[in-house]
Amino acid sequence: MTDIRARQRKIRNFSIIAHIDHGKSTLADRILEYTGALTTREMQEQVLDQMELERERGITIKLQAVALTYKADDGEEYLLNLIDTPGHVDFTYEVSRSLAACEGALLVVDAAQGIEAQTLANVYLALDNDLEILPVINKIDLPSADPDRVKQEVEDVIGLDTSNAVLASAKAGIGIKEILEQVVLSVPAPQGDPDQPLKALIFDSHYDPYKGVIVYVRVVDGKIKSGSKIKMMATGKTFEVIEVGAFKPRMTIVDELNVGDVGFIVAGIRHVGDTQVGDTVTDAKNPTPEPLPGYRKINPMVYCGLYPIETSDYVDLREALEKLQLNDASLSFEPETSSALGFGFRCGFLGLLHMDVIQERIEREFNIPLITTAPSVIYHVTLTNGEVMQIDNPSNYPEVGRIDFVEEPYVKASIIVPNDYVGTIMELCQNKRGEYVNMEYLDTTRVTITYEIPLSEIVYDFFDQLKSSTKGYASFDYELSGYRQSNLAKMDILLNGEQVDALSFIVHRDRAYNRGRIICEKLRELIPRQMFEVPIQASVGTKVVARETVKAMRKNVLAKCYGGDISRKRKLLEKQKEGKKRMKQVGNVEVPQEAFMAVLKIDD
Ligand SMILES: Nc1nc2c(ncn2[C@@H]2O[C@H](COP(=O)(O)OP(=O)(O)OP(=O)(O)O)[C@@H](O)[C@H]2O)c(=O)[nH]1
Repeated sequence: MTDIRARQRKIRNFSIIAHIDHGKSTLADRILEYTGALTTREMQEQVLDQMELERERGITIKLQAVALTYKADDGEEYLLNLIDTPGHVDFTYEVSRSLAACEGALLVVDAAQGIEAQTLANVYLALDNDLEILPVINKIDLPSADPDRVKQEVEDVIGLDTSNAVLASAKAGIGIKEILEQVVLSVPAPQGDPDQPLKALIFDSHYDPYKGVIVYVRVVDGKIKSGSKIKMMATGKTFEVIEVGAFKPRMTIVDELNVGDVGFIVAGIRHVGDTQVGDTVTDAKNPTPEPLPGYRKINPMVYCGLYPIETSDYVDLREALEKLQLNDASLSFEPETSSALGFGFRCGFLGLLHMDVIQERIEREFNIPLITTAPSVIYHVTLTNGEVMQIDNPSNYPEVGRIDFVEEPYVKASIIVPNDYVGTIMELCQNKRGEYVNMEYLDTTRVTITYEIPLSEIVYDFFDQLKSSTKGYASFDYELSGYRQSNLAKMDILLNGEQVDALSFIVHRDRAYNRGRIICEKLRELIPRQMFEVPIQASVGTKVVARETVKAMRKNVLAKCYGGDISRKRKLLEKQKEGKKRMKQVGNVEVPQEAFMAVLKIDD
């Protein structure tokens, strides 16, 4: 037992927190390289950022862990477990759980950019988890770097002592050893009691086709080895452990995981849903009385319909979703039918980025061209008979006569911008039905502006508008703040007199007229001329609020496209298949994919 305690004192569990692009992955790579965990050749594929898609978009989606050995200046060898955190607002809960598996965090701040919205959001998560935070000022090699200003900012805004902050360049490999020394000296060794019943935190999992779900854990008390019977406290499921291991950085089987360790468990688990992030693993026969705090069941926040362009791809689409779900318990889907689009799936996502990633993977990895409908949030609709409906698809919105009141989700949005853009941001937030909360100066040049904004307005093009109206200077973070009553209505779109269910959306009544007008204009531009005139109408209830017309094609154009010229027609069809010009036959009107997303691009 003394061995285990001695070993425990030499463990340091830490993660790296940063705003996107401040250099987290580059620093992680340098640390791996410095501690000899990887050869230079292996470094070429950034191990901590595995998926191709992640690399292309330059963001980290899936968390990972890696065990490193480091011989410190005190002559002792330490086991450093570096736990990676996903770098996007959609995954705040996962970030908070992986931080809960650590005792310390490196706070990486770009020496030229300074503190950004996500830096702050991540710092608060780290503080909530009582972590020791070690500031690292990165990118000091940049000509525009101003480490003194950024240090001062970290002191003023976050209240951290920066006298020991490491000035680093992850790119040039400067400051890496200092960072590791600080981790050893300042991050506390894990507390935990080896004699208590097993208590381990699940901070991630992934699906392996041969071994089933591999659960990533941090042992808080007790130990775990193969043959033990374990229980997941939130889901109540029990399993027998087949093997346990560590990330060195490849997965390596070990005899047991002890108090303070970070590693993985294989236990013949078939569904990632049985291993919820944040859940506590305990001994089934000798359970711990209390689970670890902080567990939350994660619910999707944004829904949209995914429909195959080719009806024959439906079964493949279901298989693709099932495969993706194996690794992603937060993705939900169920079959849905649309009279306009046919058979498809209603899918739930943690946020917009999550939605984008899944759509792209289906198209790219599974090769299924999709029509996606505009994202929707979940509305709470209270009917006159007292029943409450949760509506994630506008086409299921009940008739006005049955509705008592409707509530929609709001988020608290924090935006950091240079002073010059305060007016622009306020105008943008106001346009999005935002309510001003407060404004704080970070320093003499930048402010944090906080607004309460309906989530539905953010899922539209908020982020793009934020970036374009501030020349990219604004940074943004949000968290759900609750439901509020709103004066909402469903807007229907009729093409050629027929209602197109997949184009319906929920709108604030004050804006219905304006939105209706804009969307009709937009659709008129997007829908190509057909052989006949196509009226486009927007209506709320039975009242038509706007109307436009797509004129019929002239004869000679028609002849060119649809006359006997088969090769041209075939080319067109091929193009559609490639997804360049995705058309869906809705009634007798051909509608392009963009039309289904048109509602996202309206500025009023
Ligand atoms: N000049 C300079 N560039 C750096 C340094 N560290 C990272 N970069 C660059 O900054 C960009 C972002 O670095 P990443 O390591 O991908 O940033 P990240 O914080 O991991 O970003 P996410 O994975 O999106 O969270 C890359 O182009 C890096 O090459 C540095 O010390 N100096």
